[in-house]
Amino acid sequence: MFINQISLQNYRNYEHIQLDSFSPVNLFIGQNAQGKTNLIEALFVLALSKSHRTNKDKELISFGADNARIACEAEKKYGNVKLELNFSSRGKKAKINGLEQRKLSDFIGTINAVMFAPEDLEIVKGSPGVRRRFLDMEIGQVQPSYLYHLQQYQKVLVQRNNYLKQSWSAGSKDATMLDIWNEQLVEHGVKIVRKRKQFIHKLQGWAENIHMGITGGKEKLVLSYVPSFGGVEEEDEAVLFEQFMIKLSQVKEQEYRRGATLAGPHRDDLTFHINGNEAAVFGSQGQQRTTALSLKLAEIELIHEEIGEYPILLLDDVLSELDPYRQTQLIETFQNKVQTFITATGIESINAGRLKEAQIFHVHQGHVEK
Ligand SMILES: Nc1ncnc2c1ncn2[C@@H]1O[C@H](COP(=O)(O)OP(=O)(O)OP(=O)(O)O)[C@@H](O)[C@H]1O
Repeated sequence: MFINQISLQNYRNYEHIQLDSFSPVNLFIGQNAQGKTNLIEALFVLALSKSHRTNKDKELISFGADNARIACEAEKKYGNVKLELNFSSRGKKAKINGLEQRKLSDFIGTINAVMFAPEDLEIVKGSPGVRRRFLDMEIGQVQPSYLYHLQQYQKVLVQRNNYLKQSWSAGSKDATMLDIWNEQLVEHGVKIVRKRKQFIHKLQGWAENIHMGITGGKEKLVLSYVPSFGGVEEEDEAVLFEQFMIKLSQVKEQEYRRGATLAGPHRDDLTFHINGNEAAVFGSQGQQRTTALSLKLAEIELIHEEIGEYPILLLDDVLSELDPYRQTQLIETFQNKVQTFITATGIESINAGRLKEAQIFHVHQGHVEK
């Protein structure tokens, strides 16, 4: 897919801009805090309806404005598409080719994007919540039905937790009520766990090869799902259903005592091992960074495999962080294949000479010049 045009209105530090005539490789150059990240963040938001930096949509609206609008025109394998997102205090509205979408999940994934930013190191060394967010966002953009189950699961989880808290403070236990919540929690939870296992399995295949290539055959990267119930390999929904139910019955008393749901995909994790050692614990900063890079490059291939088209690639201030060898690996992966948008503080900080057909944009205080 290829982005031809993007326009922003009252988005972050942009009052109104429209940019077009993009190239396969686009460089946004500017000093700190000028709006480079904001620009590529807008492309990410158009793909996933959410920012990679925040869960609070209102932060995307310019200070003092009531609403924000971002739009783009993209060329896809099967034709061109116009996307539009409007943010206001009443929520967000999404349009595809001018038609308002009733469900956001119908909008997400119309264009696909992979973002590689300095914060991605947290996927390797941060808390399990960061890894779950990574899984949810990435699976959601290739399989919108995943988002439906996730949303339903989260609703039930909130209600079930409220019920457990009330029971705890009232000192009462209503087993019938808990059974009703369990049924719904498990129904959606099983779908989430199954899709996560399948996604990790596919990502593993790509990431292992890519990581091996980047490290000159020295490092074997292994991704492992750490579910809160049942075995790692199990994918049969009926078996997972049974396993989740058993786990809930095992932790029931503890849940009443703690007033919270203690098993389910909201407590799952993902680990990374390099040559058998956990990267978060034993990996050097460089190894952790390479792991994050391998993951992102693997995602590009996985999206291509799933939807038959390459996503756009957004590189936020990461080229200068990589050594020349890794920079070259990265550039060779996207060059002539994936439309790429890169931010950097200076052209000299990146291996710009290797970038073919690059269009350079200068960003200064919310204004952009080609
Ligand atoms: N909702 C908002 N309304 C107005 N301005 C905003 C809003 N959110 C962020 N900003 C401003 O955007 C600027 C930061 O932009 P951005 O994160 O794109 O910087 P950058 O050019 O990528 O810088 P760096 O090189 O430091 O990463 C800051 O000046 C910040 O105050």
